[in-house]
Amino acid sequence: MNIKIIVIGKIRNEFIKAGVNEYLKRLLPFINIKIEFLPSFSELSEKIALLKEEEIILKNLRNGEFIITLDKDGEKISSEEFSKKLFKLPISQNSQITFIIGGIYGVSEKIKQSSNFILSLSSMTFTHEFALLILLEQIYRALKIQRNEPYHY
Ligand SMILES: C[S@@+](CC[C@H](N)C(=O)[O-])C[C@H]1O[C@@H](n2cnc3c(N)ncnc32)[C@H](O)[C@@H]1O
Repeated sequence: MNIKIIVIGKIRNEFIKAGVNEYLKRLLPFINIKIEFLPSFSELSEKIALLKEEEIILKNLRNGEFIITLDKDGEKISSEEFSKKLFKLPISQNSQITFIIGGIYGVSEKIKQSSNFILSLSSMTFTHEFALLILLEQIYRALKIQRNEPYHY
């Protein structure tokens, strides 16, 4: 399975970087996973920033990708449901699941409309950095659930 995570903005906190590297290390033997950090335009007005970020996100999407955008107002599902969603998607093994994590203003309506699923991690708002780390932990948890291995307690 190929997973791509598009993130608007950089990771500045060292402890998040360490966590991200730890989960990538755990996942890479099983999943071809990569993170693409795209520029944030947060110094501009919300409207312009969302438009510019939308443009670069769309340039980084490919036909046939199953797109899951993260948004606090999206759908909330359990880790077990998330595991099923990831591993039982009707896509071939070579297909790509692409997650999108927005910048400080979130993502544009067009990006949401272009998504196959909108995933909420909680009703609370996280920074893009925390959202990435929690997502990676949930992908790892989903993998353990799918392999019926002891982690998901
Ligand atoms: C700082 S948040 C954006 C806040 C923005 N005001 C909004 O409401 O969308 C940055 C990104 O982190 C992700 N994120 C933050 N909290 C989330 C949550 N509870 N569930 C899913 N994604 C979340 C989303 O992708 C969001 O675009």
